[in-house]
Amino acid sequence: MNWSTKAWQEIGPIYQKIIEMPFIEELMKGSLPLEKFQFYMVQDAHYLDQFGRALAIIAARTHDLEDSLAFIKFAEGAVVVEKALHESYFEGYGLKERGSIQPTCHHYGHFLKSTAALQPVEVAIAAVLPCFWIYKEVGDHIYSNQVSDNNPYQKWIDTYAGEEFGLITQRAVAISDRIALGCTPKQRQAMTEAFITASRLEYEFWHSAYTLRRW
Ligand SMILES: Cc1ncc(C[n+]2csc(CCO)c2C)c(N)n1
Repeated sequence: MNWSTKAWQEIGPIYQKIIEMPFIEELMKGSLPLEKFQFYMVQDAHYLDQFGRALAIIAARTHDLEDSLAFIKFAEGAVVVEKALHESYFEGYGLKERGSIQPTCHHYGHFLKSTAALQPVEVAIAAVLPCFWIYKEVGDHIYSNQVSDNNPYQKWIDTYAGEEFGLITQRAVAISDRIALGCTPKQRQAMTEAFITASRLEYEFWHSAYTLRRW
């Protein structure tokens, strides 16, 4: 079994908890209170800033030039999504200013940046993988279980259920598996632990938006 299949099995219960959480269920039905979505969007803008930087650090640290190029493109993607958030989503969802970073986003962003800078590069790659993979799965889940054709959050759903995002995710999974093949069992275990931690933080990120968790 390849590394990613096993890692995904490990986070099975976390993924299940994510798709059952009120934030996701209400986003899917279109009934999520705007205030919670706005909180999420503001925090996500901060998140993408930090995520883009973590990806750029990984791009500088990979051993293979092709992998470096892939991570440069992922980093560009994160920054482009952030710009789109500011330019169109913010306007569309009634947000005027950026607002300050709150504890869960702060913790997740700093976990990614410190892992990218200080841990072995294979661990750093495993730590950013749930950001792609969980969003792809959640995007597809919401898209195929939609009940309303008049969902105010449709634009968000379309971003992550789209084919292009699927291809990016496949690329990130394939790179992780190839790198894991060249690792020792101990190194692979460290990759899995980082993958699990980031998956927990993906859950916490949505939970913090639902509960409007502030400093
Ligand atoms: C908390 C949080 N986690 C993951 C994503 C998903 N995401 C946004 S940009 C990007 C990479 C583009 O190359 C990915 C995977 C998000 N938006 N917010």
